[in-house]
Amino acid sequence: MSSVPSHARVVIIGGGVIGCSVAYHLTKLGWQDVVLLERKQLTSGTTWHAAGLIAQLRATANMTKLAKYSQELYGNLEDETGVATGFKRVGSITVALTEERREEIYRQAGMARAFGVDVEEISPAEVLKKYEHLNIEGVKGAVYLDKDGQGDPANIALALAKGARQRGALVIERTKATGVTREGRRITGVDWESGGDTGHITCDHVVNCGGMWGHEVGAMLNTNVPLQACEHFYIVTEAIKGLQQLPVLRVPDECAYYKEDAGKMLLGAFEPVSKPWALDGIPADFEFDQLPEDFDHFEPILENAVNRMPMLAEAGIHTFFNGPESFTPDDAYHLGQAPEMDNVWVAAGFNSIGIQSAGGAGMALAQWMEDGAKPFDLGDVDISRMQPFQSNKTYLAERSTETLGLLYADHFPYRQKATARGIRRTPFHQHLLDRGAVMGELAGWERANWFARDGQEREYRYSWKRQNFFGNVAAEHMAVRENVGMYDMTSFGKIRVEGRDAEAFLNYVGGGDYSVPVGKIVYTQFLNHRGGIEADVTVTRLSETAYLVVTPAATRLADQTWMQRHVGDFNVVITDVTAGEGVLAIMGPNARALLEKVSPNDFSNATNPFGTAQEIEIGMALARAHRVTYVGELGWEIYVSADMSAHVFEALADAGADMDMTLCGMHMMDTCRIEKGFRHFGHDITAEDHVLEAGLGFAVKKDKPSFIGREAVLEKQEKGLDARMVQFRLTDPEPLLYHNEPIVRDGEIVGYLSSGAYGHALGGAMGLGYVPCPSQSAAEVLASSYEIDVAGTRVKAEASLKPMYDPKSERVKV
Ligand SMILES: NCCCC(=O)O
Repeated sequence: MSSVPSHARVVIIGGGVIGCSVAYHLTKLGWQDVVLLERKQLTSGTTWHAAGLIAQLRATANMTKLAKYSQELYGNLEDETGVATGFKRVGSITVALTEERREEIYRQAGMARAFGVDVEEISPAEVLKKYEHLNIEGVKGAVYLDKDGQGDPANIALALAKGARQRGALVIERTKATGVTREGRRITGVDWESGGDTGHITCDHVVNCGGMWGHEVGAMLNTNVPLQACEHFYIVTEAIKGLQQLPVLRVPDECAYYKEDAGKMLLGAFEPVSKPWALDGIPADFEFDQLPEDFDHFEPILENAVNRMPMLAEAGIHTFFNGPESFTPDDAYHLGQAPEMDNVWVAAGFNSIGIQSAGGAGMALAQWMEDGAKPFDLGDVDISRMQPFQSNKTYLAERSTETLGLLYADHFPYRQKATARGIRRTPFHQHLLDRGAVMGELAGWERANWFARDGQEREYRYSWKRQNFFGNVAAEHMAVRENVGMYDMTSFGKIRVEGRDAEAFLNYVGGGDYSVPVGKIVYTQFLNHRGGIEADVTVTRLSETAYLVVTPAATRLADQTWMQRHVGDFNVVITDVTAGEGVLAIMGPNARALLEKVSPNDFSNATNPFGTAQEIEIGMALARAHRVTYVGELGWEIYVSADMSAHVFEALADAGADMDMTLCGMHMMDTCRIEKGFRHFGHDITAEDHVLEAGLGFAVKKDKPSFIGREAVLEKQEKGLDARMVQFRLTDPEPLLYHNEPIVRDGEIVGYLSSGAYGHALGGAMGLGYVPCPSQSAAEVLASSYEIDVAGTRVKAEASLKPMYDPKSERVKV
């Protein structure tokens, strides 16, 4: 008879390293009645065949912070649990074979250093000292992390499971979750089957740690968890005479990693085009299984490896391994509260970095479940970034051919995915392509990022230096600053909130004052109980009982879910109407003149002041003109129903031709907004950033009697700010900023840039970032001398708390 109890506070589905880590961390927080169900044996899906590398240098800030935690946790796990984890701090070296890669790893090193990771830039000669077997031909530079390590993946998972058990968790193997019971947005229990027995366990929470089954487990839980298994290859040599302990070595330019283990060498691959596996679902009986070898697929990696590590030529191959791992559409893992349900959580899709991520990810998820709120910014990995269409199997099969290779690809700024494109197109798509648009993708939307000139190649040439579109964006930027530009903002999320209580509901969920006349637009944030920013939106009152909430494209689902979860007894209906309207932004000092050419309406300050919307005629159509700006100029966003969108585009383009109107893209929007110091959600403002420290206190109506986050706002106001968002401009016009570059104040690293871009009107790279300032006045913050660390070189920077471009917003309100 199975030992499954009849009730649990939480049922964790899946006994790989992440399921064990979630159980470990929940019990560490004191959770009782934690039950983990594993269909076969612990680790028998992917964990058992992982390479077991524990690296801290990751592509994003969040993932680096969580990987650092894993490294620290695994260092102590054996002492805590008595299970030998095989964890050794052997260090790691990543070498660059191109100047571009060198810049990438030096920039990553800077970011990691800003989070307290020990990392050293080392020369080829120093690489050779640490790794004598390496052929350093072509090595341009390297980074060394002395605390990185390697471990036995299965034993790390088993140690976590033991730690969880010691604190009372039940870890039950050979027991499969087969179905669920559900009431509205909650799972009430899980059906299970074990060796012919069946039963049901009621629960308060469910966590999907299903690994490569995560997609199917997600569907069972009424949630969207897009991931696809792909084949991952490595070889292990026979024992090599004299081979001693070595750091882990990564040669991403040759798609390879190397791990010495017990005198043998493991060589693994992240090839550019990978092989998706089990497109029709993972076989039910899969357990510690391997896939057939494919030497032809692995051969190019091996060829390079033999040149790079000549001793491999002599070594016999002991094992040719091929095992499946799960990959997500954007190469970041899935973590957090599933948007479709209120008590379903996800930790899955670890893109081959499961062991090194699991410690941190398990800690973060457990804390999130405990608090009911993200413990810190987890935007890169938050499951709510995924769009419903991304579970389409054809999409996943195509995209996953690319994602495995992305782990070691150059992570160039603005890099676009090459596969599974063209899925969400705006009504202006063909018009934009016809006029030279070069598209990028966000949340499935094809968006014009920049416009090529006649005869210019319409593709990205990536670099860490000025890219091929730098001049195009500069021209678009100056057109918006000096004349007028038009760009497509259809990808905005558009959410209607309507009903008898719409006004009261928004006044509770948002920090602004929504008791405004019809036609008023309120720029606002939704705050969490810590005063952190969960959403950054505009709210337009459409009628007495209806509002339009406009959100960034990538966070529509997260923002809608945030509202939905707070509806309570309010009488409102919340509906996604994103696809119903096209949006064209008309921005620049001549924006009014352009609109007056195509519309009989009055766009004067008296009739349509900044922050208001009006219904207009335009061409032969009807539309709504919202007077707002994200580029810091006079301008309107024209919302027009999808059926009339193409017509309105043509009317504006024809009228604009006489005025030299310029079509612009998303890169221009970014370069303009950073000059103006406008915050970008997900970078500059996140759930972790207090609204007052973000400098957005003006958008919070503190005298409202009750809204989410009010107490945290009042408390911060009384106690004072611990950090301030500062705008920087490099005084040397040459270096470029992207984000994550360390901020150096009076010689000390004090933070990092949350975003960066080039200020074409101000003539230098610009960035935004938080600077600690406990008990410092604004003047004291600015009295320091600032530098930004750009790939290891410190560059002098001007600092400002007010926007450097048009500080009084005179250009916006003309
Ligand atoms: N599973 C292999 C991990 C590769 C890496 O850490 O670079």
